[in-house]
Amino acid sequence: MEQRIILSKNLNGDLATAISECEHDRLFVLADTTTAQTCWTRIVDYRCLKDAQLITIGATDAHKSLETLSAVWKALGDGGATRHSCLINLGGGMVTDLGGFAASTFKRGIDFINIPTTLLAMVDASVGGKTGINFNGLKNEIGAFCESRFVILDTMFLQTLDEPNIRSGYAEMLKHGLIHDKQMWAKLINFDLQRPNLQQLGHLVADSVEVKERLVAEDPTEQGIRKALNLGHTFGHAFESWALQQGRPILHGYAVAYGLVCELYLSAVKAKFPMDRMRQTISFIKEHYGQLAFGCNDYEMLIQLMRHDKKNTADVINFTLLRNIGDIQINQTASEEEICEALDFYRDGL
Ligand SMILES: NC(=O)c1ccc[n+]([C@@H]2O[C@H](COP(=O)([O-])OP(=O)(O)OC[C@H]3O[C@@H](n4cnc5c(N)ncnc54)[C@H](O)[C@@H]3O)[C@@H](O)[C@H]2O)c1
Ligand SMILES: O=C(O)C(=O)C[C@@H](O)[C@H](O)[C@H](O)COP(=O)(O)O
Ligand SMILES: [Zn+2]
Repeated sequence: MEQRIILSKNLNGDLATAISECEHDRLFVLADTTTAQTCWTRIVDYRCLKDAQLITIGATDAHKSLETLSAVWKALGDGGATRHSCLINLGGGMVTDLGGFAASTFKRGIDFINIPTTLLAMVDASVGGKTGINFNGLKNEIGAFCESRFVILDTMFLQTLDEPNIRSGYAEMLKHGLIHDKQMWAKLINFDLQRPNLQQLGHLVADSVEVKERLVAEDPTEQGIRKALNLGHTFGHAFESWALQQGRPILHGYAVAYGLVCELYLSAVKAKFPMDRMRQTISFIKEHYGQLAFGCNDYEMLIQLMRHDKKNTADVINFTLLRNIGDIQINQTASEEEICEALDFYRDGL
């Protein structure tokens, strides 16, 4: 069934409609310890939620794990969930990814609704049906494509989101701008991310969701053009997993921003992406995301992590590159030498 995305101005009404369209016997809400405090409290009094049972899990990506997944399955079972129950995921991408996977596997699949509460989840994670958990030190290693019945997006939740998480989500928006067109990219590069105006940000969110929605509709299971949404992620996921291994976790969007630097470099070298646009994008990233510290001794491990990228076939590392803004080149490869060159470029700066 097709996923419906609602840019809501009336969360209470839109949620009531969504819940009534997902016929159910019991209703559950999944939140993490932070969204249980900051987001659930805003909606707990809605009439449509009066019988909902709250399931709370730990916050941050450290909890996007098999242990948490198993705790959610158990809580659903203990709470009397049946094949006809419905789960509402209230949180960031960690909650929508894990909750979506829990719902898609519990009794072979129950309906779920996403209410994204971070910028990243609004523009990216809650849309398009990639669900899953981290496993064996690798990002989203276990998962399934399964779309929520509804995504109900209300930017009022951003009022309590901290600055690093605003920046983290913004990196995925920048990715959407790069794969879409010059106008969108220019708007994003010129936005004042230091002092974000939430109303202006709301308009950019709407544009961003549209980019994701269009690509997912064209290629729901990532056989081809959906790989565009993975720009920055071959390096990005390797950085994210590596940082976690080092005991210094970084936010997903920061890892994507660092990955964009390396993949724009490869785009410039291998696909003639214009140097001036590469420099402008990289200065924006350096200004707002700082620099990840690693040395050449870490290259081998980073390349090993890239060997697990889900876009790969056999031993070939797969990249999405750009010939220009909006001119997407999927299924590109790079030699180990070229990957090391991109890592050198990242460390040496512009
Ligand atoms: N499925 C996809 O297509 C997709 C796309 C992009 C990212 N992801 C995944 O999403 C995850 C990252 O998501 P995220 O950045 O939303 O992180 P997150 O879900 O971990 O949330 C970040 C932090 O913000 C807190 N938070 C959430 N909403 C809040 C609010 N309104 N006010 C205050 N605090 C709030 C959370 O409790 C958490 O501590 C990663 O696991 C990434 O792999 C998935
Ligand atoms: O929706 C997609 O497709 C994406 O690739 C969006 C990414 O931002 C997201 O991080 C996704 O979870 C990465 O997927 P993976 O298949 O590389 O794990
Ligand atoms: Zn991502």
